Amino acid sequence: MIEVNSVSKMLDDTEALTDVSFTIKKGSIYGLLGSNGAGKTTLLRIVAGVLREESGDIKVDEQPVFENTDLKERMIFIPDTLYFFSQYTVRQMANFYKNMYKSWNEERFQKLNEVFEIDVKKKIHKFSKGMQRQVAFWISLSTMPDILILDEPIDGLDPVMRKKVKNLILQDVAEREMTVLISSHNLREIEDICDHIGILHKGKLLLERELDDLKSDIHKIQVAFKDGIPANVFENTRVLYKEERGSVLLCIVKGQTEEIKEHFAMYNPVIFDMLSLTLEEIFIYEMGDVGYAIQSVLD
Ligand SMILES: Nc1ncnc2c1ncn2[C@@H]1O[C@H](COP(=O)(O)OP(=O)(O)OP(=O)(O)O)[C@@H](O)[C@H]1O
Repeated sequence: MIEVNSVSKMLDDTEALTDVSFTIKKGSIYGLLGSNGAGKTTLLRIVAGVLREESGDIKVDEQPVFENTDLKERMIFIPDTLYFFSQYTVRQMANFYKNMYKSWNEERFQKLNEVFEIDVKKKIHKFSKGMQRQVAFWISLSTMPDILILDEPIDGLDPVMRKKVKNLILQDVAEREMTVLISSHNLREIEDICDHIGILHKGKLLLERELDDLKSDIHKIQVAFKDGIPANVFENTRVLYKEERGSVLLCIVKGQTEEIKEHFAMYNPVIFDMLSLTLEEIFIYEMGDVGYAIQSVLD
């Protein structure tokens, strides 16, 4: 379990993080979203123990992370800018990690060569950016980490490789309860693998929710009535948005499905449809509800 408690961090004169708190349960995948400069990399570096928090604390399995070598052996951080020793081949780099990580799994490394069809005898710096990222995943997953921290990891991978890498991550989460913290500025990119999402904006965590909670709690409704919209139709409902399109009323309502259905049924609608929202739409309305325009926060 990763616990981030009231973490703040100044970088020069910028308050990169302000009082950020959240918890990531073992075996879950937490997606950290935010625009450029929101503080994602800073937070990930602190969680990975590369950078030290100024106030607050970060604990992994109840231990502080900074300069904790035992913990670091169980963690892998793939930064947005990759670093490899310049003259190393894939095999040499793998050997370096093999010596560093007791949990290195050579059999897995060999097997993953079927996924990452890359020549281990070639020098990494001669590969394309996307191929270098594949090498980073290949080596990282071969260390069998308990905790995987990924800073905008998918960028630069082609769609087929993205799917393969996501599947590998999901497999490790399912089989050995690996915990994942993944940052992105693109909700669509990570929504299919995360079970929890947090939005960071100008160093503050604006909102964080479990995806299942989010999806079950907010609905898009199209409704029409024979004699126009009843005056009190929204009484005792939590409406985040409403719009009249001719005789049809389109609204976004928070609450449990059955309760909402029962509520509108009282007004005998001639049309009543409950539609599902995309995750991006959910965030737009949720963020609007807490006073933020999502367009300025996400892509
Ligand atoms: N080395 C540094 N020195 C001074 N300020 C920094 C440094 N690194 C980052 N910052 C500042 O801290 C803030 C947060 O930066 P950070 O890199 O964490 O954002 P980010 O969410 O990862 O952004 P991006 O999506 O663009 O990568 C920004 O205002 C940035 O200018």
